[in-house]
Amino acid sequence: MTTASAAVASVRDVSKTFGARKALDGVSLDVAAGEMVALIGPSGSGKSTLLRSITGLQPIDPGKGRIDVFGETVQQNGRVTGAVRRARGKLGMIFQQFNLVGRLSLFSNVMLGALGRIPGWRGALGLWPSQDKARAMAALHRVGVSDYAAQRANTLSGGQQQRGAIARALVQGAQGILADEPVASLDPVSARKVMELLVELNKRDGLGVIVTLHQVDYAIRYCDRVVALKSGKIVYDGPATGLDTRILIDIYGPEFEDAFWETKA
Ligand SMILES: Nc1ncnc2c1ncn2[C@@H]1O[C@H](COP(=O)(O)OP(=O)(O)OP(=O)(O)O)[C@@H](O)[C@H]1O
Repeated sequence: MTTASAAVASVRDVSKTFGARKALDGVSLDVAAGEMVALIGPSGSGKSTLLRSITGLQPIDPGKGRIDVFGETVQQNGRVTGAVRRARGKLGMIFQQFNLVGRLSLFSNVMLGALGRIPGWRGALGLWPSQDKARAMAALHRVGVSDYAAQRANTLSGGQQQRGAIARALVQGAQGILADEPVASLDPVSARKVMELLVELNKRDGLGVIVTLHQVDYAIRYCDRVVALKSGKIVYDGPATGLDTRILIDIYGPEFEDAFWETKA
């Protein structure tokens, strides 16, 4: 049963093996409603695999591992359950690229967020209810890209596309956001804007946010809690302020300063 205050995600003893490689190795993690959590770790540490497992895009290893999203069990014993669609309806997903349907306008992309509520034939014909259209324009306005509503998504800048994806999550009425390296291909100004929007959705709208980041300084600046993965295991889970040099060396090795995008504080 789902409750309004159900955790965004509850991950219990989850492993995921690709061939001989354990991408996730006994991971347990709880993200409460309204939390903003950065997922960090070196390349190949399992961050994307964990997010993909939470969304049910990829089955976890059979066994005792289990994942619940907003109170729905989405993965159990290596199987993605039928409840995953309901859970996904509450999750806005933002990826580094391939966020929007390139040949559709920004507006149509944002309207896709409302598809769960609109009968398929109406959506397919572009017969959107006027209140949904107004909601989409308000969301585009809120994230600062309403001027580009009619423009094809594949002609927008990366930052504009990411903001469009955030607007789509707003129209969807998402209760949580999973963002996989949402700023990795953006310039610092656009990246800051996207992170500020995620913080605003978290603080003002109460959405739970799990965001994978390559840049440790961004994790520290924008997220209260940081979870670090290394070789598929959680090696740090605590306040961003607790990430001292010793822990950073443990996560990234002696070259840890390379994981800071701007300058180390
Ligand atoms: N579909 C797949 N098939 C085989 N191996 C995979 C697959 N997906 C991920 N892996 C492996 O699992 C490990 C974890 O990958 P993952 O993409 O989760 O890491 P990551 O922390 O997100 O890395 P990055 O920061 O570089 O995106 C890596 O060793 C990767 O090669």
